[in-house]
Amino acid sequence: MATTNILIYLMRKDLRVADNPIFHYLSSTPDHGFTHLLPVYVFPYIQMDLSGLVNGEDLDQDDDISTRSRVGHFARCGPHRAKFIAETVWNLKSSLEALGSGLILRAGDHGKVVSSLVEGFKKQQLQVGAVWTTGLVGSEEVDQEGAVSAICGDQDVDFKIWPDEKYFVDDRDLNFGTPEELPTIFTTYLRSVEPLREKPRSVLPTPVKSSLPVFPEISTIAPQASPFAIPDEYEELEDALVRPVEGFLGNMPAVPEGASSAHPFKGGEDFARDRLDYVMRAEVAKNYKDTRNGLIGADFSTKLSAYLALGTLTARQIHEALLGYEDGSVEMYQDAAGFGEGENDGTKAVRNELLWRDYMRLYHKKFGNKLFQAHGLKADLPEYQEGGDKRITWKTRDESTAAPDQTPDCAAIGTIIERFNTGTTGMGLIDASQRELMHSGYTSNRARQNVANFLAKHLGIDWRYGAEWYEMLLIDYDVSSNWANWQYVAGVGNDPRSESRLFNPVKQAFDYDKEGSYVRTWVPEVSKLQKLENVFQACTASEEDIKDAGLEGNPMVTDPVKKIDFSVEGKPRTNKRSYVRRKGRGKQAGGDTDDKGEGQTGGGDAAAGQRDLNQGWRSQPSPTNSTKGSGSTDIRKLEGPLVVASHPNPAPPAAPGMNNDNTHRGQSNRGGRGGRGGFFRGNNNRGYAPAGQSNRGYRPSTSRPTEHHGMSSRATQTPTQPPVTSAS
Ligand SMILES: Cc1cc2nc3c(=O)[nH]c(=O)nc-3n(C[C@H](O)[C@H](O)[C@H](O)COP(=O)(O)OP(=O)(O)OC[C@H]3O[C@@H](n4cnc5c(N)ncnc54)[C@H](O)[C@@H]3O)c2cc1C
Repeated sequence: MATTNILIYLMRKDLRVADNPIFHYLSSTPDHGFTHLLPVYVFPYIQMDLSGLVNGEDLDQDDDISTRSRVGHFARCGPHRAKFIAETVWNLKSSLEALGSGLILRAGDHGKVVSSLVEGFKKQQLQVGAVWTTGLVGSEEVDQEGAVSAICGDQDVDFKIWPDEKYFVDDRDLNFGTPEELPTIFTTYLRSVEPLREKPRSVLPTPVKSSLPVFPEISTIAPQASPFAIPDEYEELEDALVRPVEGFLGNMPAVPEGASSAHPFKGGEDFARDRLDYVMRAEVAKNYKDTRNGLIGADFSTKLSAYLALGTLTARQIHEALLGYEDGSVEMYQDAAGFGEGENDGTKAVRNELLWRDYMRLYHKKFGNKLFQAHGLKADLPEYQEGGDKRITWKTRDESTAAPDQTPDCAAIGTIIERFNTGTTGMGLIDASQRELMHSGYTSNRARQNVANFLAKHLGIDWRYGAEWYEMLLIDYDVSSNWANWQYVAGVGNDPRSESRLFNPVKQAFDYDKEGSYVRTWVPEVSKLQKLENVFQACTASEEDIKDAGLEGNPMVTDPVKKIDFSVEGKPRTNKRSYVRRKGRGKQAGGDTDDKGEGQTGGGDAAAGQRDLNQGWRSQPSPTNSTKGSGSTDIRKLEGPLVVASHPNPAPPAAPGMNNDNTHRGQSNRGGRGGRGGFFRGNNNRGYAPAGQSNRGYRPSTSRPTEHHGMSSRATQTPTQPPVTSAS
């Protein structure tokens, strides 16, 4: 077997067969030299709760099975995304099997998994020639690369990081060489890469059957190491990943009657392709500019974000579909209005948003772990330092970091955070969005902006509680997009209007939920209220209306987390702005500069892979100790007043001694990530190389030119710098 030369392909956020540089290279290059290909996906303990995969008897004190987020101590990956990931890898597995290859699933730590595979082959005199992976930006992902690199160095195996090609503009085509040169303002960056329609590279051909190196004999592949066991059946896998995190909310209310998910899609490359084709055929892309601020239904926006996040779809595949529609070259789209008539406002706007996604990643590359700091990009500016006139003293529930004079105190802030998370603040738009997120794993961009703005700007609470909550719950969670957007909206990112950008969630509700359907759907308690201003802010209803709606004693009415002055003249009409600002109150947060339409579509979606929200995130109804039809659970048993002032921007003064900045995500004891150790984990930093160091295993491969002009994603070679932002 001396001629054996196995390539291990560690798949992470590139979970697709099509438009995949590694698969394309292997299937189209006869002399690559590998006899076997072993694609591997590792469920990472640092980002997922893996306790469902553990055989309890095998558990050791040192085993890495899960971590919690650092500020809020939430699970890192909640049930919605856990299920979506399970669906995605299962779909990938069957696609690879159909090509004559395969995929093995492993759990735990990337370095340990690679080590066990390489050693396993070695014991059988089978040689692993190389380990390849696609480079990622996040510090945890870079740490994974460092760990694998070190293992490869020890084992004398070549390690190569390929550029991540799922973005709209390829790194090799940027007109600047290092992340530091990225313009801090998005529009400056946009101008530098326009016209967008001409920018993306072509999609790479999909490998055909039997074109990839042979999958190794199963008996030669080292089994999953203790304490984990990977189920053979999909249902068991899903259960093992979802079960540990489905109880994340002890008092999760029932899904409101009549509510349906705006994101009813299954994970996986096949479903991504179905959705993309549907987006073109059903004119979702064509209408996008007018509908993108919608709140209800699957079709006000593309719903491609979760596929992009896991790399089951690439931005250039979306671009190719847009071109096929615009140029009239893809027959399947021929019934869509505008077919063959070139770029239109809708398709142009989709490209613009895809560039935002690129930008967030580049921003992350530029600013590194500043992305996770409370003061973000501002941290180094003198005016934001302690004693500086712009210093923001974020409110927190953490006694150890709270300002000594914080009002309300930590316990009360803890309650407010809980009410914010679970959607019982009394602010209709915010509550609706948070409940939608909780139940479905998705909420619209418009709602996200309001939610983030409410927590940071209206409540003055450390925005990272919100970012971590999103990290847990979003199906489409993406480290760069999430943290950079939160930072942007919280005013500590690169928003040029960061200080003045204050949304009024009541006005925004009038603008974007014109009939109140969105709030009434997700917050059924207020659905009986007649006046829109009361639906959007229940505490403004008259005593009689409160009584009629059965809301007496409900803290959303008696104890709203925030009251916002807002008066309405007459009943708002669908197409007319009928609200007025109160005199003398100044400008109360209008929309953002990026409001691009107020339309709202809804309706069903014929694309494959939909799921019934009312089934919950599992295949069977999930057991919840819910309070039927109501969000009014015991979080309402509140003590003491919770109203947090009514001035628009708390911007509290600097607090001496407060330092709640930190540089790392997640609580982990690995590789300098800071924070406390995760569950069941001791100090087991067993010789894995921190990113950027001891890259012994890394050898630039000669097998394919990596063309690292532009911004390379070879993060192991470029220690991460402080990070970025934005929201469109
Ligand atoms: C506080 C906050 C947190 C967010 N967290 C995430 C996140 O974790 N993951 C994520 O993918 N997006 C995030 N976004 C961006 C945006 O809300 C979602 O990408 C979008 O709502 C996804 O729905 P869609 O696919 O239908 O988007 P569409 O409106 O159809 O847009 C098309 C694509 O463009 C990209 N895009 C659109 N807006 C943005 C944006 N502001 N920033 C970056 N990319 C964008 C997405 O990839 C999206 O799929 C966040 C926004 C905010 C304000």
